[in-house]
Amino acid sequence: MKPSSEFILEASCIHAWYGSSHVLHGIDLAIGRGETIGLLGRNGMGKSTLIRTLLGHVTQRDGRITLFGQDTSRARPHEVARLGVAYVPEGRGVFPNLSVRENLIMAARRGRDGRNDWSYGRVLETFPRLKERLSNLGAQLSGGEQQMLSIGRALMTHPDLIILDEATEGLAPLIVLDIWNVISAIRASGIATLIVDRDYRKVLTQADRALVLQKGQVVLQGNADEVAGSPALADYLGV
Ligand SMILES: Nc1ncnc2c1ncn2[C@@H]1O[C@H](COP(=O)(O)OP(=O)(O)OP(=O)(O)O)[C@@H](O)[C@H]1O
Repeated sequence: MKPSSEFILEASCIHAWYGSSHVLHGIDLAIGRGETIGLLGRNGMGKSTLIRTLLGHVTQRDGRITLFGQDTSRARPHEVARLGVAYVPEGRGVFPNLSVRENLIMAARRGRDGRNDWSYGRVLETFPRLKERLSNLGAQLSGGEQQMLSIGRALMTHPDLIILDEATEGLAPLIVLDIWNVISAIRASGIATLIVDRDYRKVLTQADRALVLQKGQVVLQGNADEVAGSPALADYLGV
């Protein structure tokens, strides 16, 4: 286990509810600097709810969350974002009425330590498809391009952690490949990532560690290769 100071996010005993429905039942999760974590589990097991709870979107929650040692257990989403966590939600999250260029420029912000290495130019180099569509509106992009724009916007905020929820969902295979390549590049650049994706094999080849949720509890966790080799994995994922 790493010493506490090396974790950028630490969550312990996280519970969450939607009305009277108790969805998360005491989850512990820690993410180290630059670490890639895979979050796996069948549909409806609580992955998105966990993410949305860490980000402050689910208000009926309990447990302790710290980001960079700061208590964010009750923080609101914009406060969490300001601390250096970027969220690429399922279903994109780009401004449909702004151009690609405006979407990117609007997101630009220095990192916590003044970092400014993901310039507009570097983001466009990473996503050559966006470069060809700078004046197109968000709404005019294909699903894959919107996803790239959403990740590009996240990078422009110089986050320490990017959370990707089903980033490849419903996209054509070639675009999916592009997105995984970008996820590798993000990892190589030292940004921590928390990844939810249906392609569990791919997640486990990209991640350092993985957690598997079932009915709002962690039922399996460890280094990605340990999780990949677990005889229980297929059962938990229903594959
Ligand atoms: N806004 C909501 N209101 C009420 N119940 C919800 C809401 N969102 C999710 N749930 C329920 O909470 C449980 C966990 O859902 P969640 O979306 O976190 O699962 P998931 O593992 O991300 O699955 P999926 O891949 O289907 O999104 C499910 O039973 C779901 O029906």
